[in-house]
Amino acid sequence: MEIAIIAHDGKKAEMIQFLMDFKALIISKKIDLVATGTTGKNAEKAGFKVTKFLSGPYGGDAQIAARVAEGKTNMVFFFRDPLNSHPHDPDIAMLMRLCDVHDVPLATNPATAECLIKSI
Ligand SMILES: O=C(CO)COP(=O)(O)O
Repeated sequence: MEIAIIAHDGKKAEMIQFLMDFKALIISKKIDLVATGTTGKNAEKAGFKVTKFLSGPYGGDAQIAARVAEGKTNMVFFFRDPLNSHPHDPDIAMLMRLCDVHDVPLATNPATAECLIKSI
């Protein structure tokens, strides 16, 4: 099972805390993590093995959107910062749209991600 993790800057600390909270489950269920560049670097620093793509503003969201469309990514945890706008908002909308098109579970906050990861 492949899970994509993506967090805007204001939400990166919450993403790392979430990963730490569920580290045992991530390891025991052999979950493959993929991530946008900077989120992935942060997760690596916290001790996780992650396949990193480009940073979000440089196309990372679009790369993960492609994996969703190709059926490679099974779940997306995207902790968005709702209080800021982003230059790559079109890519973000595309990723979310493709999750809906392909019926891929998408969590945009830690509470929803917790429900999803506990369902694995
Ligand atoms: O911008 C992002 C998601 O839209 C996240 O990208 P980074 O993980 O590279 O910061």
